[in-house]
Amino acid sequence: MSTTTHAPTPAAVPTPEPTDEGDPRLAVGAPAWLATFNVARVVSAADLRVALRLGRLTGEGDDRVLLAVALAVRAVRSGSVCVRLADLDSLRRPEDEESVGVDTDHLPWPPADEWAEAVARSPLVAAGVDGPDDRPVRWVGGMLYLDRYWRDELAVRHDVDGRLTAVDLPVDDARLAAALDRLFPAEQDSRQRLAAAHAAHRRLTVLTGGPGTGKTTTVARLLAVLHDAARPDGAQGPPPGAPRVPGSVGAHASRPSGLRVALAAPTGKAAARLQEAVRDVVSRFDDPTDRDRVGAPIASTLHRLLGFRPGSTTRFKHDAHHHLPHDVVVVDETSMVALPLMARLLEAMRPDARLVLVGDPDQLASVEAGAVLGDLVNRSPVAPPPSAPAVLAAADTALVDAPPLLPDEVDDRSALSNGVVRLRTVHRQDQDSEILPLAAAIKAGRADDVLALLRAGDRTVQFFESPDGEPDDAAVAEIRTDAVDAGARLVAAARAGDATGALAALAEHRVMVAHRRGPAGRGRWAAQVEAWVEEATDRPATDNPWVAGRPLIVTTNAPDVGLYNGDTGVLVADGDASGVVAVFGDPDAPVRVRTHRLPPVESVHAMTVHRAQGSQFRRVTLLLPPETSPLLTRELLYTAVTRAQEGVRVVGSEAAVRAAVAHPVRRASGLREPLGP
Ligand SMILES: Nc1ncnc2c1ncn2[C@@H]1O[C@H](COP(=O)(O)OP(=O)(O)OP(=O)(O)O)[C@@H](O)[C@H]1O
Repeated sequence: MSTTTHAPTPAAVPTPEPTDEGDPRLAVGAPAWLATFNVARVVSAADLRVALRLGRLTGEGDDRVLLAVALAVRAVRSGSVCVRLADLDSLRRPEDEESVGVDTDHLPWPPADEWAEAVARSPLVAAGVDGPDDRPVRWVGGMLYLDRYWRDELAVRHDVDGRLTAVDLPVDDARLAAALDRLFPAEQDSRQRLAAAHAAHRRLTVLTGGPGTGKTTTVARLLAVLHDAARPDGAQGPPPGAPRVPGSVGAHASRPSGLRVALAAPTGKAAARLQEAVRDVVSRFDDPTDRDRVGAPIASTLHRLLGFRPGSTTRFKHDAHHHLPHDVVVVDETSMVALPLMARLLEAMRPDARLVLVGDPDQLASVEAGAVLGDLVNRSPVAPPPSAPAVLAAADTALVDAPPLLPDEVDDRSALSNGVVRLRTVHRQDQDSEILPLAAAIKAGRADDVLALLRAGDRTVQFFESPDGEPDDAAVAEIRTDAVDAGARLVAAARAGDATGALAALAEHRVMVAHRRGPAGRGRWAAQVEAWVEEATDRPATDNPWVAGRPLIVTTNAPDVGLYNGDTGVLVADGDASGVVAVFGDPDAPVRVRTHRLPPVESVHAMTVHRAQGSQFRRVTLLLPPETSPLLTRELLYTAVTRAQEGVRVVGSEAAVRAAVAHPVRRASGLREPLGP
């Protein structure tokens, strides 16, 4: 489109070097002014193509508007829900490693006011909350959204606000008081008790905390409280032979209390961990009645809970018209739930059902758009504080003297108005481990402390410092020892057909990286680990991918076989000499899948930190990218470090560590603030 009168003339535009006309990253035929932003890698060719097409369809000829639309497309690609046009800093930030160092300051950015005005009156754009419904892009409060994400954000906002402002749910007060006393008896349980009291009365509880703060323990105890004190009226339990509801607790749709509970997590791995951990806590309850009430919960992926139907026009069986039957839905690892999936979950829930979102907002968010958990935790208060006496009493005990720990944190009382209960005390016993203090220092942005803890180099935390990020011989030798130890155990168990042993070995050690490609990327390290393990286990070179001992990661959702993107497993020997079967999930209850039924899989000798979310490994090796990498963020470092149960080894430069700690992810969305004009 070159009919515009709003763009500077091409001659006035400084053209960044180099421009290779055969480069597929460059948009062919884009107007010169817009192409400048593509050459500088501010927007990709694909972003521009979408914007130009929408411009043609709606008759929009202003290049400034088309640039804004291309930026909204880019925003979603990089995890934001929308783009703030006034936030030039983030617009200028390089998107990938190849864009690092490109001068974006001298690009012909439109003046902010004129740009906003042009966007607001464009035929392509619906301006304001009440703007027309049929435009592909929406402009609200200085933010530009692709319409689909606008709708999802609005839906989440309405559903969450509705839950936060609704009247209290009926509870048997005497039973609640007794159950809270029984299940949360100690002073140090006070925040956990508050979470349970809140979940009994309110329709949305957001339970957050770092590793080891007792989130899973609280979920298990909270379920016991709800089964006791929040039974549906007159419920006597399901009739004999009642059908089982997927994702529900126990072997039936509901427990004897009549309360139908679903446990879910975004990935199969996280669901398996949740199920195992909750059952473990329940088995240790003092009171056998509490144990019976909660039973042996089954956790499923969120996709399975909602009835994911690939390829159908209505993607989920449960939606606004076909609500989930459950009275309580608990979602773990909520930091990994992207905005669209959160919108689907909320719309699928009965308005009077309780939703408990559990997670650590300091972890990396989903690769898809949105950081819903972080937004919900840090919202300005939208509702008055809860008024139920049990919640007030629990809050008075739990929230004394608790100023915000971080500069931009909402205080605990305001957070409670938004349904948020933060667990702050680490209960995990391992006093000698430096992993949790390291995680705390990363989270608080204290780079000097992070480096001091890394350099102190105890049994649990190691730092192989290398100015260029390349591990030296000593580091390589150590990584090799861990990789070969775990790999050899994995292969031996797999060749012996021992699914439990193979899955346990899979969680022994993991190499983690930030990038998929490049010298510090997954490709290089996966090949390296594979070669080490092959050599150590005398595996004959073969092109056959179906060999016992190959660790796998699923790369798409396959609900028909119960596997989901990100699930990890391993091929183990089965039957005759050449037969293998894939095993996934909990080592103590492996799920077996024949290879011909497997969805697309890759080998998983090394993985990106993003992929590792929701999993834990006994030992973790993290290879940091160069300090200029745009993927090097505080959340990446925090997530990698907190995946380790017993030991973490970090390889990289001081500058890379500092860059990570200094850069919390900033994902644009409107959810934190009141709805703009
Ligand atoms: N109130 C409590 N009093 C004493 N110990 C507790 C309490 N809550 C939890 N713990 C103990 O702390 C440890 C960590 O608890 P839990 O696994 O529930 O934490 P988490 O937040 O779910 O951790 P992660 O996110 O790392 O899985 C467990 O050993 C648990 O028994």
